[in-house]
Amino acid sequence: LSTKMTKNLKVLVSSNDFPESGLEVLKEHFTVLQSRYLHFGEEGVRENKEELLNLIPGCSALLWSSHHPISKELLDKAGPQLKIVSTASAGYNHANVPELKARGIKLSNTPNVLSSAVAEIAVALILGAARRFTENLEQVKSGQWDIGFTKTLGQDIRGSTVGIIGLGGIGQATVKRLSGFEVGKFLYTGHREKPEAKALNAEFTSLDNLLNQSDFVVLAVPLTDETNRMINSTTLGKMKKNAILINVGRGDLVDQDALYDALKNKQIYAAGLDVTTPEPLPKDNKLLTLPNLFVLPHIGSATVRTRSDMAVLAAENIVNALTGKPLLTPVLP
Ligand SMILES: O=C(O)C(=O)CO
Repeated sequence: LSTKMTKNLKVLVSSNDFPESGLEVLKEHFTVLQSRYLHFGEEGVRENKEELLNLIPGCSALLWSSHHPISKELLDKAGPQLKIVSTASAGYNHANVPELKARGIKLSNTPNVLSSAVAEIAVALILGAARRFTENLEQVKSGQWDIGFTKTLGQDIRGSTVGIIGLGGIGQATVKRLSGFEVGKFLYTGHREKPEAKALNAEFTSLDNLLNQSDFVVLAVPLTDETNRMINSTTLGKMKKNAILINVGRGDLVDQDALYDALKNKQIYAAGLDVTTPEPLPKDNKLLTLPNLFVLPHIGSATVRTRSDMAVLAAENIVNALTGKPLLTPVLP
């Protein structure tokens, strides 16, 4: 299809803060509408579902730039010309796959381009949890530094066993980044052995073995029915007393009540989370009372370059879908 023929196709971008690089790709081919569904202004984040519902009728593509669920109501409003939903994220648990599938709407995501940035945050969480940043930052804020020789001591990465649950793009990038830290052994688990593991010196094992042996357990799997709350009182009970749990996947991979108990009772040493349920985590959530929990507000992919790369890839998937080419990163091709 020539640009002339595609210009009358409408593409809806779900927020008003989408990177210019992605918008440019879309504007070259299509008429771009931007919802302020997630409206970022001086007053902070505002949701405006009405605006999204008002703008979607007649659109051929929807570019989704948040982790909010895509409702059946929105798809109903769109009309039968909606060909593709392109989510600017690697995870697509929010995208209502069964509904899209039933309606024959394509779905794409943005894997790979964010693996490095998310892996950097996995390393940051490992350091933050192992070296007790929550307590230590509190000391800086209060001016009451604990200067004892053996007081607020942390855990070493050097010589440790690091277990990666899900050796996909993010898991592999995490291992690569940690390889300068003199890790003793890398373990990983998942559905099957990964050919990439050999070069990374990572050993395939069962989930139980990984939990039994690892000093650091890193969650880097997508959220599915199978992985929902895979970290719970039973699996936490299999972890070492000095173990540190890291989550860069989705909050629902972890039963947070069970995690609270395990951290409170010092059944495990610490945890570092970039993802929680819900998000934002309310500031009075009991998890935030724990000194041995280090939390970040879902910033895994939040760098200038990575968000731009995600925006361009999400836009290019739409261009392909609406010009009869295969999706670059299909979930539903
Ligand atoms: O891409 C994702 O799925 C993330 O959570 C990071 O933004």
